[in-house]
Amino acid sequence: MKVTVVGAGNVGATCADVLAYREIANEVVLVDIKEGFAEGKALDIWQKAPINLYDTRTVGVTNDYSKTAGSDVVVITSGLPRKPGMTRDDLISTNAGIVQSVTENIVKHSPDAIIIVVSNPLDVMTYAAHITSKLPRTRVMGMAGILDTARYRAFLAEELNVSPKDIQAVLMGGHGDTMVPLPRYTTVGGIPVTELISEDKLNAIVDRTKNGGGELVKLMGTSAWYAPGSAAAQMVEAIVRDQRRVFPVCVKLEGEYGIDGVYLGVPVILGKNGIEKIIELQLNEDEKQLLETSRGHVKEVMDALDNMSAKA
Ligand SMILES: NC(=O)c1ccc[n+]([C@@H]2O[C@H](COP(=O)([O-])OP(=O)(O)OC[C@H]3O[C@@H](n4cnc5c(N)ncnc54)[C@H](O)[C@@H]3O)[C@@H](O)[C@H]2O)c1
Ligand SMILES: O=C(O)C[C@H](O)C(=O)O
Repeated sequence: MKVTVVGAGNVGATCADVLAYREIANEVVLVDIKEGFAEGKALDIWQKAPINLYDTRTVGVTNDYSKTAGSDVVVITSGLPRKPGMTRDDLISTNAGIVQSVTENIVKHSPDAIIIVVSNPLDVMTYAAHITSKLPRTRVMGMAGILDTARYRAFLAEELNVSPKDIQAVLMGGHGDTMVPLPRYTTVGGIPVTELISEDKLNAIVDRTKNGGGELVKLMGTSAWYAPGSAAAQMVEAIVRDQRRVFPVCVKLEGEYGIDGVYLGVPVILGKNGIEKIIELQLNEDEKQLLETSRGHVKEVMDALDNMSAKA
């Protein structure tokens, strides 16, 4: 299996490293626009192989997409991260152009690839990659839900003083403040979380999760990379190993949840064909309302992208 990761910065290099040391792919190609940057990161990861005992080959290139030819999966992390005081949507004008040009190059050299978008604003960058690629919606998706859920699970594990391994959860909606938490689908070793924690504490954890990306931007001056890079690698693994894992993934909705033509996080089954199935949960009225707010926000940013493209 060959996997390309575009963008050899914090998230891209972390993702490539996880793909390599966990031997999720036989070959990982890292691409960056900065001269020598991807080559250096790939070489560093390869030199770690004798220490950590793996044999995935890592190759770095500066904007040379011929080396990415025949990739099974491509992860797009190229683009600016936000700085303190910015929203993810502030990145749209710079990152849309980057994601669109990268997608054109990917599809030219790997027409059969499955594309995982990571660049922000996530839902709208998934839209940009999907329309540029002209691939079926099952093969162009965005990573955010695994990360948001992981943050929620980590905060819960800390509060309950239990292993994060035993917390199962699902979140929906856009990647941002309007994400839709679903506490009634959260379990701790099979026990509904609502039996183990007060409503106030759970609400505080949900709020912290919604602002989880911003919390890290404030602390570090740039956005997170260990959990995001690992989350993208987990999606790659589900695809290349045909694991049929159930994850929240950003995909174009075509009638599911009563929504048409908007890219939102929903639970899916992820396997060798990409999105194998979208799972439709029976949402209650409150959850439907939250999802509608999230849909409205993502649609506004999609429209802003369309307006920018029309003017260009
Ligand atoms: N979806 C998520 O949950 C999530 C999580 C974390 C970060 N992100 C997003 O991922 C993106 C990357 O974050 P980061 O921390 O790795 O940033 P970074 O600045 O460390 O790395 C980005 C890399 O992209 C490269 N790049 C820029 N234009 C390119 C092009 N045309 N072709 C190839 N490479 C190009 C840059 O040279 C840089 O090395 C940001 O947009 C960030 O907001 C998303
Ligand atoms: O917060 C960001 O800007 C990056 C990413 O979307 C995250 O949630 O960590």
